[in-house]
Amino acid sequence: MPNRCIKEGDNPDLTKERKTCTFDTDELTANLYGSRNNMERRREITKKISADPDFADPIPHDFLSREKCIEATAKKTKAVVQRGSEFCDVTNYYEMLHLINEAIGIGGYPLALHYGMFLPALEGQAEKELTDDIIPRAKNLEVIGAYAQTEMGHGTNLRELETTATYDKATQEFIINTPTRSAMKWWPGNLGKMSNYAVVTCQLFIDGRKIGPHNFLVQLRCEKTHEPLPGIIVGDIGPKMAFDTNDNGFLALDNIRVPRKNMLMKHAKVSPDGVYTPPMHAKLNYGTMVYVRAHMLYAHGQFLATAAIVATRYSAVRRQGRIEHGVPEVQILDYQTQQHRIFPQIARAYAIIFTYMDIKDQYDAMIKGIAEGQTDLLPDLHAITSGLKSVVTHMAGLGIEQCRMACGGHGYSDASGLPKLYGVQIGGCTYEGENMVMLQQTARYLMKAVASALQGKPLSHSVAYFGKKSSGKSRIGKEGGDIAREHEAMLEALEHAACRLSVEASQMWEKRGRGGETKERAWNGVTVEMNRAARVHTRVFMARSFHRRVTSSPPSIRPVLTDLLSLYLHYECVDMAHHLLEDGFCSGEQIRYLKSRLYEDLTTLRPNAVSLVDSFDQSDRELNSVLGRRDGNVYEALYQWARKSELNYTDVLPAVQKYVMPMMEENRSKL
Ligand SMILES: CCCCCCCCCC/C=C\CCCCCCC/C=C/C(=O)SCCNC(=O)CCNC(=O)[C@H](O)C(C)(C)COP(=O)(O)OP(=O)(O)OC[C@H]1O[C@@H](n2cnc3c(N)ncnc32)[C@H](O)[C@@H]1OP(=O)(O)O
Ligand SMILES: Cc1cc2nc3c(=O)[nH]c(=O)nc-3n(C[C@H](O)[C@H](O)[C@H](O)COP(=O)(O)OP(=O)(O)OC[C@H]3O[C@@H](n4cnc5c(N)ncnc54)[C@H](O)[C@@H]3O)c2cc1C
Repeated sequence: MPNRCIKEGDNPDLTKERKTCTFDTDELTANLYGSRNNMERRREITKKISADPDFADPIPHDFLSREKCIEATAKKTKAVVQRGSEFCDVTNYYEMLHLINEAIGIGGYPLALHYGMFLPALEGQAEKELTDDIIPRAKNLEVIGAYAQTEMGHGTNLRELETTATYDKATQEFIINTPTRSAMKWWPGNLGKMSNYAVVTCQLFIDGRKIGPHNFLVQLRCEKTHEPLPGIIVGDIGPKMAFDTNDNGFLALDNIRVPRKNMLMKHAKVSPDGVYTPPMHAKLNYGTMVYVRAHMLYAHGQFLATAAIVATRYSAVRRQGRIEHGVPEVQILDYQTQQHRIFPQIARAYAIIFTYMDIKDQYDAMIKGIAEGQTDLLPDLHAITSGLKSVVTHMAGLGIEQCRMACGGHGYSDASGLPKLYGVQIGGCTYEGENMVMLQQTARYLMKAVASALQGKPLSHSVAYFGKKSSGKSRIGKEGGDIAREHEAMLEALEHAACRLSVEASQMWEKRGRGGETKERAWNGVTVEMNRAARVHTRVFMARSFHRRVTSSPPSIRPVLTDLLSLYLHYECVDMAHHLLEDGFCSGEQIRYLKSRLYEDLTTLRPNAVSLVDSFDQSDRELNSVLGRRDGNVYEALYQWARKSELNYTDVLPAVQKYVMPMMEENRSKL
């Protein structure tokens, strides 16, 4: 069967791997990206960008200062904006995402938050009077915006944000103010240096009454000079773990007046005479966060895929040690521990991307509903995206780290691309709601589902399985080798565990309440258990999504995807074995059976491992990794990469001349 990546001159070990492929890699790629046409379009974009001098990097960013990196990124961003249509359909979200990955990379660029949050916030929350004016100009990039919500003192607890927007009936304006140091906006991406506008989240005050957080459009800089406007202090918050090319910023506003229409009033409204009308759902103002949490899944699935590609290809190229005496050194991919480290990451990357496809469909349905005045899909989607955001970012972070360590010493070098990738990706555990906090949102929803299930009330999509009757004992290992029934048995076991953990967490909560604690204090006493239930529930959702996509995939790729699903489910069940054992639903013997099946899966997948990662179809530009390059010619490339280090511009460094040589000379003369 063809692996379409084989080319002459490639590392022979990689070619050998590609020749053992049992499926058509292009078919899997097309399935992953929606169609053959989408796959071809991605490749055309890659080809054009790779050949274009505007996007060439003579010196890798690894060797540049932050300012130089920002300059290079701004230059490329301008080229993307001015010449985007030469490369892709600029109205197509996925083509644009791919273009940006190819042309600019993942570390941030001047328009990241403009497109990622500023425009979505305006489109989702602003009223016609405001959108008619600002959206055409924002789309035309006459202005650039950020989403300024988090403050130095508060990010998670939006209810206590300190920035105020006080309505002045006399002038029909809002007065926006930063009352304390901790009220300064702190962290918003592209706020520091690039944006001249921002959607700013403020506590709305009318007639001295605090109404709660609402969003306002505020101009920050002069459109001609880009200087901050009077009363506005804005800047960059300094170096951070990653996102070097994003100017995450600070902002203080000193009694800035904006017209009434600058409040984003599609859902909540303030009339000219100061009458407040609440939105049809209390949290519609938080809609931009739901949007980003849903779409983050795709990016984080791709981040994990990148790491899996690098680790798998490198492990096929790297030979070290022997499994048996008297035979040549083996490819490190032949070690069972290496397979156990990497293959689950491949499976999880597929699982995350497939889950995203389901969520995207649900998100679109919810938006359609809201446009028709219905918000009934929002609570379920908010609950599951909160869980997915947390589980996926954590899972991807752990997975990238495993892949990095699987590359040994070279994984620690920036040449691998993995330290930077980890730095960028792991930010997702924090932004868009810290993971522990967002899991509690899911848990809250589970508690309601437990109550509904006990009362026999209808259950919504993500928790529908709470209504199933449990068989009491797992069928794992008792299905006589019928793979479809085996999969169903594992899914049933995971659902059983998620349901049980939710019920137990609910009982613990209730018990503390009966012991005299307030509901809220009692909640804090059981949040570890609550979050555990939320995590397992979310992992069930992912397993179901993956299963659905595999069972409905085209027959040509179903066998390899079924193998991958087997590995995924066995790995998930072994990883959560304690939950399956705790109430005796599974026996120790069944867990031992799952482990032995998992080890068989590693062997089954071994011949297809490289082809499965090739099917992610990430180009060398996107991978940005000497270790993961498609041709596998790693060692020469590693040396050429290191030669570019600025420490190698001269053979004797000024620092050595100035301090180290005189020191050695002094020591010699002392003898
Ligand atoms: C050059 C060309 C470019 C081309 C274009 C390319 C396109 C690129 C697009 C890319 C797309 C995406 C990627 C974007 C990249 C973005 C990078 C991200 C940068 C980071 C940004 C940020 O971090 S912004 C700040 C985020 N902040 C947070 O997330 C704060 C977290 N806190 C909260 O959300 C809330 O405070 C919290 C939910 C924790 C609690 O809120 P609270 O008001 O206290 O409410 P509760 O009492 O807990 O709950 C009350 C009820 O409300 C329900 N609820 C809460 N939130 C929501 C919600 N969002 N939606 C619906 N319902 C909600 C809750 O469940 C309770 O319900 P109940 O029924 O009463 O139980
Ligand atoms: C790379 C990056 C980009 C960002 N971009 C933006 C942006 O564009 N716009 C923007 O507005 N913001 C942005 N942010 C800010 C980000 O949204 C917040 O940092 C995030 O929401 C977490 O809030 P916090 O910093 O207040 O953390 P905190 O809430 O202070 O969290 C600290 C600790 O307290 C715990 N904790 C807090 N509350 C609870 C609770 N109720 N229960 C249990 N534990 C709790 C947390 O779990 C965590 O362990 C960005 C942040 C980063 C890192």
